[in-house]
Amino acid sequence: MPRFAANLSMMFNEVPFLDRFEAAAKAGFAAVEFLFPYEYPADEIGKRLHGNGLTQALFNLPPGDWKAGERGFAARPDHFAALQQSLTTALPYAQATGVKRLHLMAGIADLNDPKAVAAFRKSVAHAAEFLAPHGLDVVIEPINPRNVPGYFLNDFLFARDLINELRIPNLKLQFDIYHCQIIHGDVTMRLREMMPIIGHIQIASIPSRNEPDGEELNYPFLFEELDRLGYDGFVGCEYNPRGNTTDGLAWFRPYAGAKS
Ligand SMILES: O=C(O)C(=O)CO
Repeated sequence: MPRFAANLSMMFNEVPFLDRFEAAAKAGFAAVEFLFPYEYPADEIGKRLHGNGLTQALFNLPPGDWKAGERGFAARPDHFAALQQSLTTALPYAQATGVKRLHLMAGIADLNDPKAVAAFRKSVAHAAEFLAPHGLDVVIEPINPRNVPGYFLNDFLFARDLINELRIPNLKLQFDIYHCQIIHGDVTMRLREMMPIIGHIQIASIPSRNEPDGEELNYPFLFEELDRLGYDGFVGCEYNPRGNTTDGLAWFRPYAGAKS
């Protein structure tokens, strides 16, 4: 049975961020993820997480000025110092939560620009090397161009080839089924092919990005497929609830209470 992680950036927005840990635990989640914890002290995040008996599945490295449109530095030539600083900033949060993987965002850059590709390779390798002694994996995630226009990493095949080429043991793929369906389709065959390099999975209905309970994909089939493929990582619920978060959890009821 998949191990679901509530995404606290998108779910349980009925309450302030720090109270979403308790809300997720009460709803039956054993794990959580979120985009960024950096507005809050690391020890407070750790306290809320552990105080509610939760496991931290994932969070993102600092992306730069999110409100100004920055989406990470990894593929941006001349931003290597910012990337190095983002690793140092994230480390206390990783230690406070005990998370085992961090998402390195690529940034707004052109996948056809050789300088951006070179910057991305250098950043990915550096981040993995920096985080390995701390027992942390780095995950990279292709994101569809409708949600984030201009995002560098917009191709699962490019990400797959880079990971296979670099052969860095703690570098993995963050496979968001929502993005994969929008970019490429053929989700099941891509999951089967890429499973050996997948370090984290995320879900949402397509095209709405709401609860994974209908529309374009048959999620019950995909959840069984993840079991058939032996996936034992987390499945992050990175979706926007249609209304009240708890009211929209009918899809999750069969899985609530699964141990992390
Ligand atoms: O936009 C997304 O899908 C993300 O997961 C950002 O981290």
